[in-house]
Amino acid sequence: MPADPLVVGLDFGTLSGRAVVVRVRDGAELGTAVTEYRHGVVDDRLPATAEELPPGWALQVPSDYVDVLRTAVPAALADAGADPRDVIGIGTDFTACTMIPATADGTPLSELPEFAGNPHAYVKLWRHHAAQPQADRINAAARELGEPWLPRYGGLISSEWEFAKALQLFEEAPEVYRAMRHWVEAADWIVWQLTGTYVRNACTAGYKGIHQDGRYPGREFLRALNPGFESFVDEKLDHPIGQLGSLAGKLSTQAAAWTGLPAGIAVAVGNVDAHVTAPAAQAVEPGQMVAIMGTSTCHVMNGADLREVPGMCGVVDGGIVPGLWGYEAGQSGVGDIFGWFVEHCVPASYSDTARAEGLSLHEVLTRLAEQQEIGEHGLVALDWHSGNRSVLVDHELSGVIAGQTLSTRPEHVYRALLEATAFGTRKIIETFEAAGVPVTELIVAGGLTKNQLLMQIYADVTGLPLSVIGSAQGPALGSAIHAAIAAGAYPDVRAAAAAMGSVQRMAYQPVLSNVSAYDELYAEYTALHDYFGRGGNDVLHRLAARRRELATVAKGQN
Ligand SMILES: Nc1ncnc2c1ncn2[C@@H]1O[C@H](COP(=O)(O)OP(=O)(O)O)[C@@H](O)[C@H]1O
Ligand SMILES: O=C(CO)[C@@H](O)[C@@H](O)COP(=O)(O)O
Repeated sequence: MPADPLVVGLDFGTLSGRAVVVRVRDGAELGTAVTEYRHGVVDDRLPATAEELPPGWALQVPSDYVDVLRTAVPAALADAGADPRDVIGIGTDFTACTMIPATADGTPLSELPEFAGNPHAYVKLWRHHAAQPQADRINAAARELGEPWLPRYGGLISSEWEFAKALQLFEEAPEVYRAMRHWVEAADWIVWQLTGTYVRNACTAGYKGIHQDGRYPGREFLRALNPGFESFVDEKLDHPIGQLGSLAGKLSTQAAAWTGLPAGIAVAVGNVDAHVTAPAAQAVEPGQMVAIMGTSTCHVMNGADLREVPGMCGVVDGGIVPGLWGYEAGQSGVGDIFGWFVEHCVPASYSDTARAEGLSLHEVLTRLAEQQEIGEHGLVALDWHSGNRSVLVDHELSGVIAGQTLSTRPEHVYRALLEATAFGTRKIIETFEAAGVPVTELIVAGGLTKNQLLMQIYADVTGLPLSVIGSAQGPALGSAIHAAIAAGAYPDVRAAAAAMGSVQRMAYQPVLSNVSAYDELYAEYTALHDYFGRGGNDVLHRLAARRRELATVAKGQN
């Protein structure tokens, strides 16, 4: 063991992968590097053929992930000025339910020449939402057959998950499905690349793979979805599961060559960007809810007891920390919604200001939004531009902005969108509390913590003091913490989190007058939420159906 050992944490996000070199004894982050994925999110045209993708599709290219191993890890080591021989372990986290169809040896089918032109052979990114019809059928069949696992997922599973995406693959591209031996979480695929061993992680297997009490949904249920799908679990999914923080294997010689790290060091079982962040924020006790706010938001929290929360993403034994029930909820679009607005809805004059002042458009709009009184813009928005992950679990819903007039300006809408996402988080917290899972502390992590106005809005809307994670790279630090545990430097997650995690407690306090102003706007949000989302009017579903229909017709004409 080196005198002052180091670990490497690797965080694979939606757009890029980040490596961080961390000191084991105190969690100090010594060096970091980021590699943008060359192909980013493929949601427009397939790079190999330029084929247009239908609405709701979101793919990725697996070689982009390996590029992160080759470039970000050596760059982070160089940035840290670290001697690779001091590194004792590597841990990884990924977006969840980013799914790779692979052969028996882990080769992604998109890398086989015969499938390079088939969109279904590519990685289906977490926010690929085109399997909603399959998710609807899974939910209907589960209700009808009284499947015992359904309440563990708040009564509805999402189109983002393993079964819905796999059923879409089976039904729309049977030739790809037949050629696939393993339906692999990218979280586990990357560990497979590092070690040469395939281990499923307890987190995604539980939350996204419907693995509960040691079982997956049975053959009878799968047959009810589609007779040919009966053997999906046995033939494509089932595989040994590793607990979080356990050793998945040792770094292979090939991966050592890619990364510049010593072969044979510990590689931790894969993990998810959201869940892995809880120990980095020292939030591993029941009641401490962590909101990881980036392109999307995930809410994760441990609980001592098992409860059924309507519309939650899931509750999994050992899903965040071995030995506790891990609860998850989420919002599919948060930073993505602000990003969409900035990119597509702001006149050039704002970009000119941003350029002249060396600011981002987000910063310019935030500064203007900050000058508004609460409610002055006269707007209420619904944060559903990427569908609703909790508590309605419906990706056919879409964004709504009510109250626009000829005086409405981009900064008004921008603020309304910030607020809408805060209202969405409040709805999730209230739903947890009503189901007997009290939220005692809200801790925020992720890229959006840099927006101070947004943070204050969250404190004012939820009425809770906000703690903020100490690290700007929470998931990567969380992965490093798991690497240290897998390497044997700490006995468990609690001990490692206490030594290596960090949090700034009560960084934002709710302002009483703001809280009551937001109570009123939140009541309007709830009215719109229930009207458009709970059957008051199905207009959003009808519009989604029309969008899909016309896209299919257009595709047929090409
Ligand atoms: N100052 C800002 N205020 C609000 N949103 C921002 C700001 N800067 C970037 N964003 C949004 O934050 C998201 C990126 O968040 P980040 O945490 O870096 O990504 P990821 O979720 O992929 O890890 C993008 O969707 C972008 O539109
Ligand atoms: O789905 C989950 C967690 O369950 C996330 O991986 C997914 O929302 C992606 O998160 P990011 O927006 O990349 O932080």
